[in-house]
Amino acid sequence: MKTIGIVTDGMSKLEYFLNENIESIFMDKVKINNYYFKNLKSNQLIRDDVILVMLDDRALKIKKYVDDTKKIIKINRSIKQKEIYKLFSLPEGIDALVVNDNMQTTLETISNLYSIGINHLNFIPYNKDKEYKDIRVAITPGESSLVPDYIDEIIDLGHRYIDSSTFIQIMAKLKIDDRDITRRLIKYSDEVVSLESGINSTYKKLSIKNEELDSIINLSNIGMVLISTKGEIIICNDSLKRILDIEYDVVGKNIHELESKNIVDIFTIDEASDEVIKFKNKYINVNKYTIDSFGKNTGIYFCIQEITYIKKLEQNLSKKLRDKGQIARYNFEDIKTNSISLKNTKELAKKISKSDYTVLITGESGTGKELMAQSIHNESLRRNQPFIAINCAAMPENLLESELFGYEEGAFTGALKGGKKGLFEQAHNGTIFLDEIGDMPMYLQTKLLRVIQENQVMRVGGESIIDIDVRIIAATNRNLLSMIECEKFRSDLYYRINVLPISIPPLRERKEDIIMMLKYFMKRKIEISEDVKRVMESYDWPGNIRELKNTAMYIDIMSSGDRVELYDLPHNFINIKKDYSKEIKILKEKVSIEKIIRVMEIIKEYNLLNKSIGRNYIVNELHDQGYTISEGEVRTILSVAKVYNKKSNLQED
Ligand SMILES: Nc1ncnc2c1ncn2[C@@H]1O[C@H](COP(=O)(O)OP(=O)(O)OP(=O)(O)O)[C@@H](O)[C@H]1O
Repeated sequence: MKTIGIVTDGMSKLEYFLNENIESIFMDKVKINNYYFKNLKSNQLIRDDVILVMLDDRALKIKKYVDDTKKIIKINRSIKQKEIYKLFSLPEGIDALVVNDNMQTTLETISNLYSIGINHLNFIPYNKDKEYKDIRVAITPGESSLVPDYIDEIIDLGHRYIDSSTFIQIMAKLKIDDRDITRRLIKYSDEVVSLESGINSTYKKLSIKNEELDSIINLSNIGMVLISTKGEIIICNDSLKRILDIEYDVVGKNIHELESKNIVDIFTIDEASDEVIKFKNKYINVNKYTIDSFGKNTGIYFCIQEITYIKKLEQNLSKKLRDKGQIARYNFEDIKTNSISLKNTKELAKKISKSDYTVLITGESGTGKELMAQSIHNESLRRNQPFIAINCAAMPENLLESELFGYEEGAFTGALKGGKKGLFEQAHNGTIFLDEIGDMPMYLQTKLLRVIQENQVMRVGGESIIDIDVRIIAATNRNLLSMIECEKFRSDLYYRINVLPISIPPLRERKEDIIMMLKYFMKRKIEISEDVKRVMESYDWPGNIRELKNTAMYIDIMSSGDRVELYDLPHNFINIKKDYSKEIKILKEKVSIEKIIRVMEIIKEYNLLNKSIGRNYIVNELHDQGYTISEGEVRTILSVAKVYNKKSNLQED
């Protein structure tokens, strides 16, 4: 244990007072030894860690009795705050006799009073050989018995307490860094007027900051330990102790003194950058950093996390992002295909992923455009950043604008307090997927073009410009070129987004995928009859993979045998016995939609009346309505319509 030696002239009340004063701060953390000048032997050496004396001349006198003069500290004393107030009751400018046991301590007391700011009185040092008849008041620090009788009023300030600056010096010399001692000293410095208020307040501020830092470090779930170059543990937080199952105090210990060899192994590891280490029955992630101060290595810092904790964080984060639709779940491996053309598209997309250019994915609805966009994001360098998807067709125009670009507080009625970040801001450093871009209104297209050109957004109702770094992937099932012709899509935006085009073929153009994917999506792995295969391959698949996925789900529920038969299929497949794709194509190309609708309306009317009609009748009926239609056109329409309406009363004449 560290020791403090107190050297006084002889046994006195003062000696007890100092002992108590020191013990009130250090408690049982130090041992106090008392010495008296008059008893010191000529060859005696005081070896305490700190040696305290009361006066400057005693500091000189003690030199020859100590093994190291650097240990000597002269005690500075000050007055308790509450005693000082007594002095303020004295009128300004009056003479006050200051009485202490000798001239040196008397002058010291006067100097103390001045340095703590008592300067409204005229202090007269007491000399016992003189008489002070005109003086009415005496001030004394606990020596009232020495005040001459003729003085009317005595203000006894009580014994002077050790100044907190002296305690700071003692702590520094003893190399004591103890939270409890610091706390007691801070409280003490509030009671005893400080002579060195500058040092004290800095010390106080630093100590409070230390406390705050300590609390913050201990609140962290990450295990932290700071070790000096000599291997001494300087800081160790509660999480580190919990993670490494340490149940004793390690601060101040050398790492080689630690009880567990496993822990010593971790702290003596050469290098660790996200190193996963098995510790007892758990896995921990270890990172080691060297601390440099002014270019000099001053220690090492370990940051240790439990893998289960990291996993939990990851799960929480991805759940949050998923809830908000901000995560890309799919990769290129999720894009199943046997088709050469889609395989080539996949390869192209993989190459494109690595760049930061804008991508335009075209393809019919349900062909996998979003799947492709997510895969590109997950293959890119932005994979750990947000992936924000928005369907431009699914939102009213003004909402789409504020969703994309955000808004400032008060931008419109109902705007949130503090405004709102737009999706471009949310996607910062990541990717934004603008689905159905063909449905974006023209004025937003203009705004989007500016964002792409300048990499900056301005919130609705805002004036400041926000820099963003976002990769754009756009998708559409529309023919943007013909939209440009009809002035429904800006050509400059088209060329900006069509930097890297990807086109996904519809399912009917990759028949080799149909049965493979049907099996892939079906949960019940059962045989598929040849009839079903034929029907599926001749079907048009307007909803592409999404429709195929739904069909697989339907079959899963409906089929009960060990083979999928025609009657297990949804009703839209059942009537197809023949490949009508040729007719549908002709129908689309040759007959105007208006004529088809007219023909269908006539058929519907006659169906309701339960009457049969022939081609000729339809030609004439339409003629009466002002349309010119040939019998051939009517035949095309009827042959297709029959497929979808088995029960119709159409005559095939
Ligand atoms: N090649 C594929 N392999 C596996 N699943 C696919 C494939 N293509 C699409 N899918 C699945 O089909 C569904 C529709 O895909 P997706 O939403 O990506 O299509 P889309 O073209 O973006 O549709 P829309 O135009 O309607 O927005 C999704 O469930 C997707 O996972």
